[in-house]
Amino acid sequence: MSKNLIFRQLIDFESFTYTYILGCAKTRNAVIIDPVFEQAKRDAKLAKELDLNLIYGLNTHVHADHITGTSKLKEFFPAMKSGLSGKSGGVADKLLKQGDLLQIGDIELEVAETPGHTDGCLTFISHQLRAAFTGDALLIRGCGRTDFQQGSSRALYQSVHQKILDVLPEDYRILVGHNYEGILESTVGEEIKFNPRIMKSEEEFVKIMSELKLAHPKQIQQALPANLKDGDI
Ligand SMILES: N[C@@H](CCC(=O)N[C@@H](CSS)C(=O)NCC(=O)O)C(=O)O
Repeated sequence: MSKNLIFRQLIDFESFTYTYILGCAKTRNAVIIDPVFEQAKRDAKLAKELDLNLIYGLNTHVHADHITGTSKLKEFFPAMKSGLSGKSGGVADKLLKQGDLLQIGDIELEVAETPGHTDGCLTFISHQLRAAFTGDALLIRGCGRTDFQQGSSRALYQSVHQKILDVLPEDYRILVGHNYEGILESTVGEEIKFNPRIMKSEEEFVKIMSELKLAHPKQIQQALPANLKDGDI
């Protein structure tokens, strides 16, 4: 990892959401990705201890299982700008699209649209960290569900292949939105070798996804309306 980068992974044990802080060691500017409302105080304290100024608070998508911490974090970092896909139907300070580049000090974050789990899902790519923040599009040995929020298993299959696994080098880290088994991260190469869903044919993948039959997330009723408003509750 480049020594110009500051990188932290945090977990919310209620929703098993991973939140990431990526900062520029020179300018001290930083971005937080997928913060959780209940953890905003913890995340702000850590950023301040690391002498980081959060200039962006990004959501990979409109989450259904927890309320985002982006609005709450503005109480601690009033100049922070939230970011979300323009295709999500939600509000944010910056509506993002395919190919956008976010500058965070000396760090660049590339925006890739990876719809399928929701139609407004984004993956953020850092070539300096050699990593992709995939949200719930690509999970470790899995992928996001596609049975609500305009989900589409065909779109997800194409997104994950065309924007992540077929185009990024095999050593790139896969930094996901959740893991329910305590695994922290993966790599492109590892997922190509071991992902039991996405490495099947598209037809097999569509069948697997249609047979998942997962219960809806416990917080879905509160989370969706709040997250369409940037977690402003
Ligand atoms: N039990 C959890 C929700 C679990 C869940 O549905 N996870 C989502 C991502 S959050 S919408 C998912 O896509 N899972 C894929 C999978 O294969 O598990 C809760 O009640 O919050």
